[in-house]
Amino acid sequence: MPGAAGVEDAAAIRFEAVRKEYAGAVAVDDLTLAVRAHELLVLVGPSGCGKSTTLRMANRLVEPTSGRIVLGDEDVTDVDPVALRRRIGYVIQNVGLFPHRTVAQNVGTVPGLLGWDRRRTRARVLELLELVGLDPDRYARRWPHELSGGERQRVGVARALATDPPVLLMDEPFGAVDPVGRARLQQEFARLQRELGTTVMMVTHDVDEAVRMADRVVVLSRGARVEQLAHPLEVVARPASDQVADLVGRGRTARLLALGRLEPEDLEPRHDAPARAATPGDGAPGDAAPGDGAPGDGAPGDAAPGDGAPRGGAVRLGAELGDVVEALTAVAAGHDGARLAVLDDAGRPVGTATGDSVVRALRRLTAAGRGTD
Ligand SMILES: Nc1ncnc2c1ncn2[C@@H]1O[C@H](COP(=O)(O)OP(=O)(O)OP(=O)(O)O)[C@@H](O)[C@H]1O
Repeated sequence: MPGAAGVEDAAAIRFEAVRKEYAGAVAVDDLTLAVRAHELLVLVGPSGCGKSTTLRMANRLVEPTSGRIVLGDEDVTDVDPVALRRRIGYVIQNVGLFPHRTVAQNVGTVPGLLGWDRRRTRARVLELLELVGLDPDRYARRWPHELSGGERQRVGVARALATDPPVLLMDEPFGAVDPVGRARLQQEFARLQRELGTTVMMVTHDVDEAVRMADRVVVLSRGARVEQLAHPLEVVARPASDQVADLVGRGRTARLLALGRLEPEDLEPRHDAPARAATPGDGAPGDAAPGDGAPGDGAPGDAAPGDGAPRGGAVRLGAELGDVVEALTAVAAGHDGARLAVLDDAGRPVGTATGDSVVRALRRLTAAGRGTD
């Protein structure tokens, strides 16, 4: 993951002072934005703020009124639009699968256009269907109308990835999928993207989707004005403007729970650690040492059972805070005294987490002045 310095060098797509007017009305005012190679950048903002227009300028479905868009080191206006669209995958809501082509034929569309032979296309289609979680034996010969909304989106993603494009544009790709299927698709797609290293620019108006999936989020307001461009946690914890605050306002804590992780400094002060942590010498391995973290105002240790081993509950250091809350709830049905053993990657106990640990973590995440970018 690149640091803040040298970001421009790693850009896969750059918008340079881009403006788009439709019949005199400004949709995108003066956008400058660099999408880093291999990142999943999510554009989020209110309806009509220019998200789709921005995306569609990257593959020349819409031509900018002025400014430049650079893909790699090429100005996109120098590239033939058809050739450009074969290099850039594009996924939209409701996908637009060809209704009279089977799933396999849909996925094999671009390889076919590029003149791949049948065996190579067939092998690629099967591989892609597996990749997006559709069993080729069951799905390859089906027609689009025989699929659920989520399955259709998967086929759309497979089709867009057919020639392994370095860049993928996605416009509300999961918008038409029911909430349960949607969450699963989001998760699977984010994993797939990381595996393939595809640079993705994705548009959504769903802040939760943005926060869940993005490496970085760009929050836009009217005219595609960049309100904030940052790590999702940063956007939720420290909105850069009133517009961003309005957008992320509802469900903020839930988002922090999904994003934040349990760190050594969130754990209970050491004297509360379970006695069994003291296996090797005098206890917890170095990285959870008390000196570098716990402020010493933690909960009184009255809930520790005699032998110190928390009954059944354990979480990893670095676990998502939401998972910590879930584990605490499972241990004591939400009871205040619930305690969890915290384990390092090797499974060794490094301390104890309680509800207070989660509160400390949330405070840490929202404390001013701690940049994450
Ligand atoms: N083809 C067009 N002709 C004229 N105006 C357009 C056209 N396409 C978009 N616009 C206008 O440009 C502005 C930005 O539209 P755009 O679709 O980019 O916004 P968006 O942020 O993607 O919105 P939504 O979230 O509702 O899809 C809007 O005011 C819209 O009405």
